[in-house]
Amino acid sequence: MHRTEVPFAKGHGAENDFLVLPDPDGRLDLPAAEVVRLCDRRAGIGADGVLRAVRCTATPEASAEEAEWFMDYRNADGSLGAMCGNGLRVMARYLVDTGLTPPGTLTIATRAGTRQVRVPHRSPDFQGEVTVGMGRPRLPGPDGIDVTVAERRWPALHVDMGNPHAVVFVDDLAHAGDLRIAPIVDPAGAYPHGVTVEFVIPCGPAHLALRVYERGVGETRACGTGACAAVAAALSWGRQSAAAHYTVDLPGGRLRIAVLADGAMELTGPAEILARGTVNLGRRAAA
Ligand SMILES: N[C@@H](CCC[C@H](N)C(=O)O)C(=O)O
Repeated sequence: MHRTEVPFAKGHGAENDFLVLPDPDGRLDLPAAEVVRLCDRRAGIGADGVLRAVRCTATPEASAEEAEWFMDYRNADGSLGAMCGNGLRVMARYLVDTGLTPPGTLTIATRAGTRQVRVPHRSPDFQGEVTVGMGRPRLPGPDGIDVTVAERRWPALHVDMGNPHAVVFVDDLAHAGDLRIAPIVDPAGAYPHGVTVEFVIPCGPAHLALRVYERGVGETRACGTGACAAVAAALSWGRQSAAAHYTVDLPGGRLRIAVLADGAMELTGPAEILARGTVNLGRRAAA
């Protein structure tokens, strides 16, 4: 394989961190092993995942009629992801900061469909917050799901946010343990492709806190789809009353969720680009 230096950016949304690889023409070869190497926090640059930003015209995975850009999201273990709320916010921030797209509302295609992202015009009071339309949570799913960590076991609610979540309510976030290994999800066959698990406590009216163990990554400091799944589960299980706005605190920061009249959710929070540079990657010869 031919090694080539390519540009990258490092960014995060509430400390859910990503490498952005701009690939407008869809030329990068990104095998799983390469993603694992890049995301390694000692032997690589380090990140929860990679966001390959590719124009829809240059990928068979998206339609150029629906969006200009496609988010090719990869988890740190090299697996493909369909949706990533924080990743979308970081990728949009990158596209605007680099002038690849103007500020305002942009549509980005994902494997779970298109999403609208709002990146405000720069102004003295603009704090770097970016909002993404997350769509409506879907709750019907596998029933009778349980999550176990050490000697504790909780019933879980399945929530689909374009990716699968199993949400449990705990008395204390410390009960999730150190989360160095994946929680056990039963029955074993319920999620053949894995699942992200949220451990949630209600903190007050319209206010939750959570820790998350992400499929393909491990414990992360924040998860946008996970925060929305937690609100959906809290509403479904009567752990929160209906409200237009919710606050969700995660180890890496605070995310805000607006619930629209049709049940669709909007996720808002910080999205930062911290560094840019070049990195060596394997590259496919141009067609
Ligand atoms: N951190 C993300 C979710 C990333 C994808 C997840 N690991 C999966 O495999 O589904 C978010 O902010 O939503």
